[in-house]
Amino acid sequence: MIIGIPKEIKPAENRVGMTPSGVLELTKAGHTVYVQSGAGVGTDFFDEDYIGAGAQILPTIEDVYATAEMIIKVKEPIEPEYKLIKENQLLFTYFHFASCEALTNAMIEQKAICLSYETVETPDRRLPLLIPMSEVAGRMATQEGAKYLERTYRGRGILMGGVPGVPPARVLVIGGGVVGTQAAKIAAGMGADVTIMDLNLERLRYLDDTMPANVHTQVGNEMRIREAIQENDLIIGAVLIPGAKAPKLITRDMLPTMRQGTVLVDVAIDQGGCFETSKPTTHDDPTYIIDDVIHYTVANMPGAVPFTSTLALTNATLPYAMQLANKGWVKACNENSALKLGLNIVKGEVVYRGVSEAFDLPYVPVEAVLQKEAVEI
Ligand SMILES: NC(=O)C1=CN([C@@H]2O[C@H](COP(=O)(O)OP(=O)(O)OC[C@H]3O[C@@H](n4cnc5c(N)ncnc54)[C@H](O)[C@@H]3O)[C@@H](O)[C@H]2O)C=CC1
Ligand SMILES: CC(=O)C(=O)O
Ligand SMILES: [Mg+2]
Repeated sequence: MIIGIPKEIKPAENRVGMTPSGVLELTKAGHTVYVQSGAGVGTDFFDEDYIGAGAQILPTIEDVYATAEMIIKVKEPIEPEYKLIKENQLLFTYFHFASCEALTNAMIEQKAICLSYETVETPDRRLPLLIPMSEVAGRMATQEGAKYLERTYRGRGILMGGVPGVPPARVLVIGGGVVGTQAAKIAAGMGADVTIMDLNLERLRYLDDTMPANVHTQVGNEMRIREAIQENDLIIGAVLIPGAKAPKLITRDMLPTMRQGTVLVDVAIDQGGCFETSKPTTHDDPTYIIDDVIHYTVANMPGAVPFTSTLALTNATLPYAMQLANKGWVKACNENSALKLGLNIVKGEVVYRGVSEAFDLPYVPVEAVLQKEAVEI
């Protein structure tokens, strides 16, 4: 298969779709890989590294999209990329469709095959291609939150671990999945007093058994959230309903009840955000303040630590990319139910229910589309 790796053009996005070592595996398997010149520089991978891995370098993003059957990237395409995408081209990347109607409509119009990393789901309900970036974003959420708690940034001016004789900061993590667990682990390591809220009691049992003693668990409902936000210094939003818009758990009217300088980090922003006042920001200008509450809402947090993130992403995506390249998307998705669940939009049809519901678009079961394709092949 002919594979293309373009340079990411989202602001301050320094990751790249595949490391040279991942490219080497693809070229060894007989695939042709084109990499846009400079695609890896943000991660410290250079054209020579990709050439050494058997890739060919193309000068522009237009060349890569025009040449490749499968595009492997990191972030969802942004507006200038829409028109570069060809009919029947396979795009293997994050999309987060439910948070962006314009992207959804554009991909329907381009008639591409959109296989979203974030909805690839194994039978045990794990999201193997979201996990590595959630691990990064969860750990970063605490790191960033701790920074914005400093008074310089108009935060509460409280040190995460306190000092002997002065209590530590209080951290509330809403959503105890991958992001929430990693965020809580780092906050606990810094000495904060941490609470994780989730709706899933089994998950809370597991966290209670495995987390350090300064992490507590609580079932999260509206009343408990209303109470907790008044006493916590850093609040991290980490909920997910796969493929769907995030529920709004902290509403606008709750902000005045929080203490001045409270920091909200909404990691779920890529699915629309779980705080009503969240709107996406970028690493260049990551925060804004409403009612003296600091909001950090960067939708591509792992982009700031590209070395860790690109390696972690390729570790997870390569086995799936290899299946797609070796078998073609129809056979690969028919034979691997996890990959099949990654299909969100196929040649103009929405085949993922969460996306169709987000924008009231007609839903076509993915099996019907795969059957039709298999007949045509
Ligand atoms: N901003 C960024 O750069 C990044 C954002 N993310 C996003 O972070 C979010 C969380 O991802 P993961 O931790 O991997 O998901 P996950 O599926 O591992 O965990 C989500 C947790 O939220 C819980 N939950 C769902 N609804 C809830 C509610 N109403 N109240 C309390 N808990 C609730 C679930 O029970 C689950 O334990 C996703 O939207 C993901 O896309 C992930 C990586 C990077
Ligand atoms: C998961 C995601 O949106 C990211 O890594 O940017
Ligand atoms: Mg994101």
